[in-house]
Amino acid sequence: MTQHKTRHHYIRDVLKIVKQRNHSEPVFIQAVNEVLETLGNVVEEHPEIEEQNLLERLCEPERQLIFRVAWKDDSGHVRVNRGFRTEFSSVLGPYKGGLRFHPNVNMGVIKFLGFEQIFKNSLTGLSIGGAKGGADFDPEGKSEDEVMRFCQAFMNELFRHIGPKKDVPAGDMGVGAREIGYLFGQYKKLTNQYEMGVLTGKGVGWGGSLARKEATGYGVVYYANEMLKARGESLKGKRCIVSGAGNVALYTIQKLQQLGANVVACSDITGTVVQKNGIDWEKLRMVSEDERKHVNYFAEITPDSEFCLGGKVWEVPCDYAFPCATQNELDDTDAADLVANGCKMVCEGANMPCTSEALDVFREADVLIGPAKAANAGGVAVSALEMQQNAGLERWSFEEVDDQLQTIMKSIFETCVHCANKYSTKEDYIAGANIGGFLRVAQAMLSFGIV
Ligand SMILES: NC(=O)C1=CN([C@@H]2O[C@H](COP(=O)(O)OP(=O)(O)OC[C@H]3O[C@@H](n4cnc5c(N)ncnc54)[C@H](OP(=O)(O)O)[C@@H]3O)[C@@H](O)[C@H]2O)C=CC1
Ligand SMILES: O=C(O)CCC(=O)C(=O)O
Repeated sequence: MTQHKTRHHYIRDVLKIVKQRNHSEPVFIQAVNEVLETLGNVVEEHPEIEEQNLLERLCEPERQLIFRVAWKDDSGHVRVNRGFRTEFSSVLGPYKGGLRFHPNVNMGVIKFLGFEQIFKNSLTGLSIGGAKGGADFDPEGKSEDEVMRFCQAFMNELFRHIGPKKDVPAGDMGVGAREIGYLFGQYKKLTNQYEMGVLTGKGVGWGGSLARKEATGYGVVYYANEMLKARGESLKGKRCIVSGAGNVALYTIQKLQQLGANVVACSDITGTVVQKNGIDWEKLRMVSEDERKHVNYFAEITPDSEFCLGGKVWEVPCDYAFPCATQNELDDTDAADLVANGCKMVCEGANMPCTSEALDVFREADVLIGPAKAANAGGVAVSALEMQQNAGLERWSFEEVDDQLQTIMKSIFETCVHCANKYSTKEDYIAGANIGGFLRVAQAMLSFGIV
């Protein structure tokens, strides 16, 4: 079958409704558009999708929470932030998805992330629904005590809505094991229960899974490796660039290096650092994870590196690029730079890092694209393995979890290949991921009736 983009009248009608209903949420509309425009042939083949109005139902969250988070800063001032949780779809399992603490968080951002999470979680083949949450709290420059007090205040409301069989949050930008610790501590205090499975991404000493911290980044590289293998190519000796220097970026860089690639640059909000013979990973980990500092500091203490203040990593020549920072961080101009410099593959670690226009540039230039919903699903997959370990009071070894992660990423890739070939075109893994994720959710929705 040939690709069938936005031609179907039903898809056009649903998109129109979504745009009207969510007109002040451009990133949510972008995310919905990118999924729906790939579903034409599926909608054609399955008239029951339109008959049961599955698409409009899927684009409306099951439940959305907005709440006040009031807390005291170190100087005694009372601060107010806005907290969010979008419980998007629970047809495949309890709501599951991370919490993001970042100043640009708003309902539209949380909805786009929650929407993507439905398809991503479905692709893992595990029993997890889709959700996302967070707050417009900026952790930058906050003291340890302020972060703790904010997490406690956030949980004072969230605890009513979550539970191991209901909704299981985890980390995302600005939320790592430290924040999950404070959130879990407050949940335990409020409920007087040690419900290990209520949050994932916990510390490994108190119910967390080994390899969860590494899982998203490692999964990105496992997925990229599968795409390359299918083209008879490999990572060995290839120049790679990675945006970001946080959790996903760090473990993407580590796995790329383990598989023989030369990672020459990474970045954060301060700018881009280039180290031609390969980023000193252990030093970067120390700067980012232990010291919570930025790449400008990494450059300061790394004599053979160059730092470009405010510079974009996409200007650095590479074979393969890994956007691992944030949404819409790579636009059509960046894409054109990458293509001009010979980049042959872009594999998305962040959620929706490429603008729609950037994706068009890559398609035009036959650049392989590893879509976020598939490529970064390793994190949530290992979160689900953490839930399994918690439920069985078990603790699996690092190797056991990593083996399962590799198996899951391979199976996600196979789903993408199958669905791309059947409903779109060879190597259109964006369509493959959307369709593979959608079909499982659609089947469950049809089974459950109109609820
Ligand atoms: N953590 C997880 O398990 C998963 C995360 N993701 C996605 O991966 C992405 C990164 O998440 P994660 O690594 O956890 O978050 P972190 O907060 O650990 O790291 C984010 C990194 O991106 C950088 N960054 C943020 N905004 C920009 C920008 N505009 N330009 C350049 N750099 C920027 C940050 O820099 P600075 O510190 O200077 O602000 C930081 O280095 C997000 O899109 C997230 O949704 C997807 C799946 C799972
Ligand atoms: O581990 C999780 O539950 C969620 C991870 C996440 O936020 C994501 O996949 O974007």
